[in-house]
Amino acid sequence: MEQSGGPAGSGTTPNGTGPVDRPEPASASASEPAPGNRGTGTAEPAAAARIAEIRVRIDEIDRALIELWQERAALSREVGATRMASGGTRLVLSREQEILERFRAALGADGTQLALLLLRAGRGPL
Ligand SMILES: C=C(O[C@@H]1C=C(C(=O)O)C=C[C@H]1O)C(=O)O
Repeated sequence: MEQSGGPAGSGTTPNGTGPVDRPEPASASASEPAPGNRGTGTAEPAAAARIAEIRVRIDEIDRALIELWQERAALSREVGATRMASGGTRLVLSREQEILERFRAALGADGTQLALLLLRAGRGPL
C-alpha cells in the first residue's frame, strides 16, 4: 500500500524535518526490529511493548465497532421492512438528516461521511 508523508522509501517527511515514516523492511536486514518487536514499526523495546498493549484495546474496539455496525444495519433494515409492510415509505429523509447532523456535530466532515456509510449499510445504495 502507498505510504503517505513523502516519496516512497525516502524515510523523511516532505520537508525532511519530521519523524521517519518509512515502510517496514520487506526482508531481514540490519535495521529489522528484534523478533519480539516485529510488526510494531519500532525497534525500541519499551515502545514496542506499549504499542502491542494499545493494539489489544484497538482490536477490541474494532470488534465492537463491527458488531455494532452489523446490529445497526439489521435494525435499520427491520424498520424499513416494517414501515413498507404497513404501507409507509422506505426512507424518512428528515430522520436521516438528523442522523447526518448528529455525526457532523460530533466528528465534523468525516462524521458526515461515516453517517452516509451507516445509512447506506441499512438500506443499500440509493
Ligand atoms: C431506520 C429507519 O429507516 C431509515 C433508515 C434510517 C437509519 O438507518 O438510521 C433512518 C431513516 C430512514 O430513512 C428509521 O426511520 O428510523
